[in-house]
Amino acid sequence: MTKIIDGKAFAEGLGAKISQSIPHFAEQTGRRPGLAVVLVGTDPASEIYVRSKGRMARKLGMESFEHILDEGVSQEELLALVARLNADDSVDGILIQLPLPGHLDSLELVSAIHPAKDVDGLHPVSAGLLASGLPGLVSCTPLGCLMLLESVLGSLSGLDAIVVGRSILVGKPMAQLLLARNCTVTIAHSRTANLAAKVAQADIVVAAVGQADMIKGDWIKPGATVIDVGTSRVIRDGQQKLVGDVEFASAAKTAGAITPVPGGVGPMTIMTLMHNTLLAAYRRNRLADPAL
Ligand SMILES: NC(=O)C1=CN([C@@H]2O[C@H](COP(=O)(O)OP(=O)(O)OC[C@H]3O[C@@H](n4cnc5c(N)ncnc54)[C@H](OP(=O)(O)O)[C@@H]3O)[C@@H](O)[C@H]2O)C=CC1
Ligand SMILES: Nc1nc(=O)c2c([nH]1)NC[C@@H]1CN(c3ccc(C(=O)N[C@@H](CCC(=O)O)C(=O)O)cc3)C=[N+]21
Repeated sequence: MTKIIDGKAFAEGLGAKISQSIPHFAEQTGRRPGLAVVLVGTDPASEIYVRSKGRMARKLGMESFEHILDEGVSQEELLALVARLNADDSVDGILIQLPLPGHLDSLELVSAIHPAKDVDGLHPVSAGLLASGLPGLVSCTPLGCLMLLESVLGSLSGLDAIVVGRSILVGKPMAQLLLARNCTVTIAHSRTANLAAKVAQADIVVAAVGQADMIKGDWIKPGATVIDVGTSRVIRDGQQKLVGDVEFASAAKTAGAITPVPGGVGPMTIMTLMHNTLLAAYRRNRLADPAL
């Protein structure tokens, strides 16, 4: 029987532990952990994500600071905002919602965030700490995928993993996390030859491409664990639907366990952001990491 991995339930469990760790922080510091989210423009999907992040932060007992800026905001204005948030002691985590409009330089902006507040794990220092095996903040989506994988498989040591996609946000940090857990990792991308044959070798498949149903069910090795990060909006039978990168119905017949879209990785991304904000808050105040 294939296990459908319930990311929503797992995220709720993690959320309960996070909210239990807030009173201790508040006693020690006299305030709540604070998350600042920066959104530029009015992309509807980004607005929904930003709102759900703010709502979740407040629900768990954190403070949420939302900075919604006009589409035409300049790089200099944004850099000045990041500098203010870096200096603001009530802000423990800063997230700049991506993608940004074309006239803005995302890498420069993300690199301006103080690494101690980089709850998205996108700063080059965070990426370097992860690659070096040093403690730092880990990109939310890969961290959530790792938690789901370990909840299903226990130890990942010695398993063959393939990560499809090599973005700084998802694919690369995912591959680093799996490598650190002693997987043998293949990283596939748009120039990869014979993707089907490579996927068929893998005990763990993480798909982070953003193309609906591009990974076919009959590529999956029997019993493999499949984590579907991709989210694409498609019209099916006249209705808008959110679907993943993996052909779910057929993959679910062969896989040992698989995440659905929605209800898999998405809810974990929001909760690992809360997890990272809590960790950043504790660490910035030199408190020992909370038990999560
Ligand atoms: N559920 C969640 O919480 C989250 C979901 N997402 C979703 O995950 C998906 C990926 O996000 P992100 O990493 O930011 O996207 P990017 O567009 O930055 O990266 C996509 C990656 O897929 C690769 N790719 C493109 N086409 C193919 C192909 N035909 N075969 C193999 N690889 C291919 C690209 O390769 P190349 O490098 O060669 O161009 C690239 O590395 C999106 O759908 C996004 O919405 C993202 C974050 C969180
Ligand atoms: N700096 C930055 N960090 C990000 O982490 C980041 C980003 N920019 N830009 C965009 C992507 C996308 N992303 C998602 C978050 C939650 C869901 C999510 O909760 N999805 C629900 C469904 C929600 C729906 O129905 O639309 C689910 O899968 O169950 C999806 C996608 C974070 N991203």
